[in-house]
Amino acid sequence: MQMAAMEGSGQTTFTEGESYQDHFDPRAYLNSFYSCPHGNSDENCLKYELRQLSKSFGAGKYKGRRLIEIGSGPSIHGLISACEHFEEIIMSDFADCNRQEIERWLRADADCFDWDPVIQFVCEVEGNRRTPGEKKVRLKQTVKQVLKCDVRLENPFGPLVVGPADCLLSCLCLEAACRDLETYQRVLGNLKMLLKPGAVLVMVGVLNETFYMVGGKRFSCLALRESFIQETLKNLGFSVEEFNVMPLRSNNMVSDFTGIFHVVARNCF
Ligand SMILES: C[S@@+](CC[C@H](N)C(=O)[O-])C[C@H]1O[C@@H](n2cnc3c(N)ncnc32)[C@H](O)[C@@H]1O
Repeated sequence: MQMAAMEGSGQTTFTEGESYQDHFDPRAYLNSFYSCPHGNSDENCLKYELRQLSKSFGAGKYKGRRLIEIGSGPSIHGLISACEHFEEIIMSDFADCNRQEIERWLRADADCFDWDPVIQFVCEVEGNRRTPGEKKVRLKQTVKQVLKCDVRLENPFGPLVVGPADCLLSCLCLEAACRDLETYQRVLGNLKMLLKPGAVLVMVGVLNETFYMVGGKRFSCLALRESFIQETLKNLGFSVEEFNVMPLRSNNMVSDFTGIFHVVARNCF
């Protein structure tokens, strides 16, 4: 049923977590969006995302003991800069296939995805303070767990209890996981409970996107506006420290977003 909805032209069902569990192809996703620092040639926005994350974390302002990444997918790109500033990283995703893909890279299995071009780009952006080889070692040493999570749950890691984090990072997950704006608000409220008071939420997402394509399959996306995200964060007791947007300029066949955003918000109470 979900499959038919994804492949048909008149998509009726929002592809929630279960669709990722059953139909998402991690390797098709990585090949399409992460095989080089430009990202997908239709979107051309990965360099922007990597630079923003590097700027946020590179300044040394956001650091601490534990960083939790929510909805990592099969991807490690969001952590390449962050791993320098935290002692322990917990990665997570709803879909088994995505967590297995990450584990393959952490173990350096022969068939794991090649992240070297993306890692090398981040090292260059950071002024080559580390070689790509050193960076890989640092990231692998810092990732301590890859956990199942469901952001729709009050405790996304339930029944596990994960201690509160100094930083929560989430890239392109909430708009894929939340079927409507009320769910998005509730989910951000759930995520806030995972943060220490005064800790930061770093999010990368897309504006006004309704779908994206992976291996010929269509996945839903909740269309978001900047004002809605800002207001939701404010109502939940976050103070927004940065909100950056890059409008999309190129012709795009794999998704329909109009801009990519990067936000840093502090948990005030
Ligand atoms: C567009 S991918 C983003 C992956 C990665 N963070 C990135 O930036 O490339 C969306 C991710 O959200 C995950 N996801 C969907 N529903 C979820 C849920 N309810 N809880 C946690 N993760 C979910 C999917 O499994 C998928 O990995």
